[in-house]
Amino acid sequence: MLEAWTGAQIRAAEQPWLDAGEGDALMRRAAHGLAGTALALLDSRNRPRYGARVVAVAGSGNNGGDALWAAALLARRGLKPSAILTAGRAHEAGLAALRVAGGTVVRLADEDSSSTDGDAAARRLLADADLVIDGILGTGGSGGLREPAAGLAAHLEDLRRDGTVAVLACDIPSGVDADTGEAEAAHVTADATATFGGAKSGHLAGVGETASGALTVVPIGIEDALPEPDVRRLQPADLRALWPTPARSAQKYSRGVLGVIAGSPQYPGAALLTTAAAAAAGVGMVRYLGPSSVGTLINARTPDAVCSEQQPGDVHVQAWLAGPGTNDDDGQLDRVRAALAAAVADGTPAVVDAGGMSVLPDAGAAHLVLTPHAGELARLLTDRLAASGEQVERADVEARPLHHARLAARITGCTVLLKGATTLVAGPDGAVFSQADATPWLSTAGSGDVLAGILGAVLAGVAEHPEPAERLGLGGDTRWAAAAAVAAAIHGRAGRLAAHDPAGTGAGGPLHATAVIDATAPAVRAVLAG
Ligand SMILES: NC(=O)C1=CN([C@@H]2O[C@H](COP(=O)(O)OP(=O)(O)OC[C@H]3O[C@@H](n4cnc5c(N)ncnc54)[C@H](OP(=O)(O)O)[C@@H]3O)[C@@H](O)[C@H]2O)[C@@H](O)CC1
Ligand SMILES: Nc1ncnc2c1ncn2[C@@H]1O[C@H](COP(=O)(O)OP(=O)(O)O)[C@@H](O)[C@H]1O
Ligand SMILES: [K+]
Repeated sequence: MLEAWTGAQIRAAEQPWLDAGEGDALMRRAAHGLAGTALALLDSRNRPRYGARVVAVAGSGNNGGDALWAAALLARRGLKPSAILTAGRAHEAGLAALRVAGGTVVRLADEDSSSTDGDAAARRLLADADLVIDGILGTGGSGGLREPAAGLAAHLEDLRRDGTVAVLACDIPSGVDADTGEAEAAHVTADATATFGGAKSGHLAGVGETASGALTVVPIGIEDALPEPDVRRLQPADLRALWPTPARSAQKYSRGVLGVIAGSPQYPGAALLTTAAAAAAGVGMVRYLGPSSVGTLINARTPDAVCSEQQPGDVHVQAWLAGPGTNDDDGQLDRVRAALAAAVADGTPAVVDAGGMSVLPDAGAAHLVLTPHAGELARLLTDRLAASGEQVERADVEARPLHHARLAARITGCTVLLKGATTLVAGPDGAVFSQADATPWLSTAGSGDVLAGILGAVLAGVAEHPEPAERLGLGGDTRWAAAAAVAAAIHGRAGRLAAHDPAGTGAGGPLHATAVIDATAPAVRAVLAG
């Protein structure tokens, strides 16, 4: 599991070492890890190390200190170091080390300085650089980059996009909030990030995820002092442990029956996709409740689904999937309401997707997993916050995804899976998972229905088997968020297979939602096979 903490949590873990006067030792370890990551980044670009020009861009704090020390260390490996200082002061020992290593130093002009010689010199250094280490701001930064660093970051991004320079962020791309991944204003975008002591929540959410590039966690000795993580990301071994794999004695009911209330004569597609996806994910049985005209279509694609016009109270299921493609005309929304009320009352887990979110019970529960995209979450929050008059727009959710997912979990009392390039899952108990297993090719109509089907299958499979989650320390209500994260990861991986980009390199090509269904079983097999 990749675990991440807030800046304050990391600082608190560092504090005993600082109190013991061992802050320098922590910084040396950070700088060594940063220098090693710099060499690996150059190697990955097939750039020779010897004579490579490395520029440390350093702000006033310890983050700049790390970058200056790392550049000095790299001089010993044959690189040519220099530094651009973005603030009036810089970490003294780091700066001294860089000078001893033969590095040139230029300082950007600030508001108080009329001379722009430093700016021109800085741009010349960047133009000649092979590698830039971004040490402008770390966990001590707040509010995005200010000038003159903001202008330099924009110029650096032009060079990075042209491919002339590789950018390595020290701890967190400067201007990105380490706790939230939000960037209020200008920020650095990196090809890679070396972070110290533990990943930060900001690496795994929002702008921070994209701006961090490839993440390396450098241990500095404080790791045992870290508390429960703020955000978690499941890795293949975790998926393997959490996937509902049948025991030797399994039968279809022990593996879980999923009751699906989806689709309508007007929108049958959602019913076809969700039921087929749940079957592909290996649920014990799919019971579809809805109009017979839709049931007939479902059986043409998924003959194993049991379709009827029964009501939720007539059947016994281990999980519900309620909402996609439903409308009021044919009684489907009444079925959704009844299923959700029963789920809250009897503890049966439920996926609540699309239209289902409009008939959510007032008092939710962690075992109800809502699956909004940013627009749906904005609507849900605006509805729930109507009394206060607060309006939430899609753009607000996109700019602050972690904040809004958490807010929705708190307000609804449900587990909230916020779909996007990175899918965030927030539980009402405060647990958060972030999964980035997907491909942009998944942003196609029907792809969310496939996720709902996979999630329904996972919920049905784990409903009566809490032990695997408990073994990973994800028991109690957190297990519903963990199950949602498992489904998001498998959906993303199936998407990559369907796009012919299994490693998620950004290659591949278009896919169809049905191709994601067909790739679901292979994605599960790949995870189970390790
Ligand atoms: N603790 C340790 O021993 C270890 C720490 N480590 C490293 O230290 C980093 C944290 O260092 P830090 O606390 O010094 O904060 P950091 O982010 O470098 O600078 C903050 C300064 O920047 C300024 N500033 C703030 N916002 C700004 C803005 N928007 N735009 C412009 N300027 C802004 C503000 O100064 P001000 O402007 O208020 O004078 C503030 O003082 C951490 O990420 C890790 O890399 C590792 O070496 C391991 C050991
Ligand atoms: N840029 C992206 N990169 C990766 N995955 C994405 C991206 N955009 C959307 N997705 C994923 O595709 C799915 C789209 O779901 P949704 O918006 O509900 O589509 P629909 O309602 O048409 O089925 C979600 O699982 C989401 O996480
Ligand atoms: K930084």
